[in-house]
Amino acid sequence: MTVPVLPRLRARTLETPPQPDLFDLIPSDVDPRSVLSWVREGSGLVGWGRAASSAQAGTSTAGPDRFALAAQWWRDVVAGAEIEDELNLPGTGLVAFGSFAFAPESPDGGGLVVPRVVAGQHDGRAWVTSIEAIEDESVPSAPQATQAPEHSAGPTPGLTLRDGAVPAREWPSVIATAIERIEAGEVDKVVLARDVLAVSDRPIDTVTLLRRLAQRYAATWTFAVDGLVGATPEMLVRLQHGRVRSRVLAGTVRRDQSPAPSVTEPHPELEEPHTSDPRLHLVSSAKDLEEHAFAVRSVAEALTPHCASLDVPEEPFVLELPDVYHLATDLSGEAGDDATSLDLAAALHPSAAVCGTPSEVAARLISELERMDRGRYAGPVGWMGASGDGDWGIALRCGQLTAQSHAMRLFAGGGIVAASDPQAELAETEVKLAAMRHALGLGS
Ligand SMILES: C=C(O[C@H]1C=CC=C(C(=O)O)[C@@H]1O)C(=O)O
Repeated sequence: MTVPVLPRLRARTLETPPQPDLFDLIPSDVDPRSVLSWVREGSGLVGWGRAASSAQAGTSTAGPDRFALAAQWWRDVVAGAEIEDELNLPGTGLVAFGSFAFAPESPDGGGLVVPRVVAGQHDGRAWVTSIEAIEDESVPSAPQATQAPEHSAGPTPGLTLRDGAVPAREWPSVIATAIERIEAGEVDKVVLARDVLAVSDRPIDTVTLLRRLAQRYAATWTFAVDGLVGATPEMLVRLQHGRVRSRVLAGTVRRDQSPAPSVTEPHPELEEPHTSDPRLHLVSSAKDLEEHAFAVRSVAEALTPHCASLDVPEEPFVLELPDVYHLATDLSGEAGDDATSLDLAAALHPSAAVCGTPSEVAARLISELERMDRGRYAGPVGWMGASGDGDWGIALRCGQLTAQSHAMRLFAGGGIVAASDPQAELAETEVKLAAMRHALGLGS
């Protein structure tokens, strides 16, 4: 293994006036793959450029140690850094964004990226952080509020969609095989995903994708790291000032135009499944509740050793997104050790929301049946600060830009249990692909 050269970094954070739109600050001439984002409802962080990266040339980031190597690299970088931070808020000072491959054997191991410039805002405060190597005399200029970069609007020109590893028409038979394997007792639950290729005759603009995602999917975390761009509704773990939070999703139904019921919380008293409203169908669907319970259990079991206390609600609630409803459970607790947010994400990955139960058998079935490398889809994506606090979501509803940014692999999957229906699972992947289709200007 090549030992990466450790950069010595200087980070300087200054308060700025709040921005109507953080994406307005990203210069139009930056490489689309270097754009970084973690934004929800107008708050969060964007970044661009590279001050340092844990995945330096010649260093393999793949393997089961990919999280531990990145975590150690970050501890060393922080120990050698000079940080000037007058705000001392989550997301100020030295910050790294990161994303990690779903599978240890993926050559796309992932890692941490420290941008040259980070702009953030939260609770009415806004800031810009400039980060440079200490040997480097050039100081990156702070972005101006009046900057108006020209990121193209409208559909991505000349865009066509092509089959991925498994064409849509073959997906139901893949699901049928998974159901047979579940019925044979091999696994209880497995999450299977497929990919679709979007090919363009011009580079795909990351900022345009982010704007569209943030506008339509405001309640999700709109992310970009190393060309992985998406809008995830699932928070794997947030660590902030000793508080640990996780939002677990599993169990999905397509949204329709029915009038809203007066109550969307679970109805234990319901005796018959309600078909008139998808939300009521979801909270009374034994199949979805089982799928959800596996996911909650896997997260609770992984967090428990790191928490002094952990609250696990007994019933899920319904999370409403523009295209789908999900069963959701928010866990919260007090940190019980000195694990960083990245250490917690590593302990939680892969949860049964993206892998299955039992995890190792499900992971083997995934690589056998999907016939593709997931890359960083379904892996942890997010950011962390110098203290180790940060946010890590699960990279869902996303696409991966190829090296020249002329194509993007889009991904969508779903949890399979014994009661799953192959055609319904195909429909579920189609509706989950709607977010990235919308981002690419293809309608949803
Ligand atoms: C695997 C995906 O979704 C997961 C998260 C929420 C709901 C899921 C489900 O209902 O199957 C999946 O577990 C995906 O969006 O690609």
